[in-house]
Amino acid sequence: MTVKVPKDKTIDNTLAIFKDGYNFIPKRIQNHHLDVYETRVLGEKVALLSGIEGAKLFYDTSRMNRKDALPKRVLKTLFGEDAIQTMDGDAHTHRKLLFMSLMTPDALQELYEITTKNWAHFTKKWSSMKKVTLYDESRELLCRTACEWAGIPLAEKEVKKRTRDLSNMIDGFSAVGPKHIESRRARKRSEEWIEELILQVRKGNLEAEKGKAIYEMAMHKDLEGQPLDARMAAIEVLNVIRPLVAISKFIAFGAVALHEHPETQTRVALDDEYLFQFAQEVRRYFPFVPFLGARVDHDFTWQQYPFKKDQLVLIDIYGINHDPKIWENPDQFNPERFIDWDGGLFDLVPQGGGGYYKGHRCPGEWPTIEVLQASFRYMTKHLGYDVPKQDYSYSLKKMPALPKSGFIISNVHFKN
Ligand code: HEM
Repeated sequence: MTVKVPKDKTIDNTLAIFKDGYNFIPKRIQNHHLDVYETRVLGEKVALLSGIEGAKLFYDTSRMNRKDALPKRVLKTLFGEDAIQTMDGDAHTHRKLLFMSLMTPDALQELYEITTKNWAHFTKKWSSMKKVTLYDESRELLCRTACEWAGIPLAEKEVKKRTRDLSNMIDGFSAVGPKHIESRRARKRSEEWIEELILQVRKGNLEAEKGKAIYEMAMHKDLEGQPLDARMAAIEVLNVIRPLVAISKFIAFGAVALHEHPETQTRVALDDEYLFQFAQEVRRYFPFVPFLGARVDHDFTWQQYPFKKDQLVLIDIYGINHDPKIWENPDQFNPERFIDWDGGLFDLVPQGGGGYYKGHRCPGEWPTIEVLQASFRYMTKHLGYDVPKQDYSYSLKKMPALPKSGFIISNVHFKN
């Protein structure tokens, strides 16, 4: 039986991305029996994919690649040009190994400890403040954490500027006008900052510990045995510290969850398994990355849809995390759903899907979980605070999403 692949009837749907936000793909695809849907964005014919089968196809490197999959405006702000996100094949696998080599059990334990230490410092600071906007403050907390973990010296007077730049790189890629221009400037400043440090490490003027991102990126050799260009090494170091700062969004959302579900607090404070389940549910439930792009490697047909070489394909990240075919009551916040979860590679995809080593799945997934566990444990065990009246709602139309108030807390004190 031939099944007709559903498609948008309108000529172009670029504006619908901004109108529908995180629901751009789910709205189109979830009421159909197939995992593929055709639309047009910026004049291009685009295939939208969703569901576990859609994710499997998207992460099949024999059928999809990343060359020219990301718009220039994203590379010039969020990721940096020619970095790991744009690579394919053996060169990508080799670069990915470099990132994965940073994620040893000892390094992850150290990240947990640095994060906890910084929560204690910040709790002291916040206890003399009338009101604390958790999102803003946790960005600085994580900038300090990220730099220490990566082996990057950070002078006290630099902290605010570096925090702002790392955040602006994340927030400005989808913006237009001055916010976007500032995001490009933030990337340029940040690349220059880290490039100088890479050169210092190579000359032996800056002591760097083996295993730290700054050392490993400075010393890495590509497949031809050549060191990375210093700017490229800097871009890859930024690919470690920038996303660590971005975890502040999950911290702000996690604070919302703790507040709206007070029954979770004691278990997050005391039960290690529940803490992990809570962190996973924060990553699944709250909106962060809406979708990701790849290009078709060669012509093929899948679910009766004729994919054409070089065609743009978008995978429905938010929609898969909320797909009722995968998750029971997906729009309920319920950490216990992870008690029986089998760790599937294509169902929980807030940081991409598939394997870590051969595909583009985020190598920072374990560090993210570590930082979230350290933060939620600290917040429930040691951080006393009130939640004053505020609007912490968020809109699925605004990407990236965030609680409107940034989540304000007051009367901060040590609990024990
Ligand atoms: C807020 C937490 C984070 C989120 C939501 C996130 C999300 C993502 C997503 C969606 C991807 C793309 C997957 C794909 O292209 O298929 C990705 C890739 C990547 N992430 Fe993360 N990430 C986070 C934290 C981190 C951290 C902490 C690090 C480093 C320590 C990191 C480093 C990277 C790198 C290097 C890539 C590129 C991987 C590749 O192309 O092979 N991320 N991340």
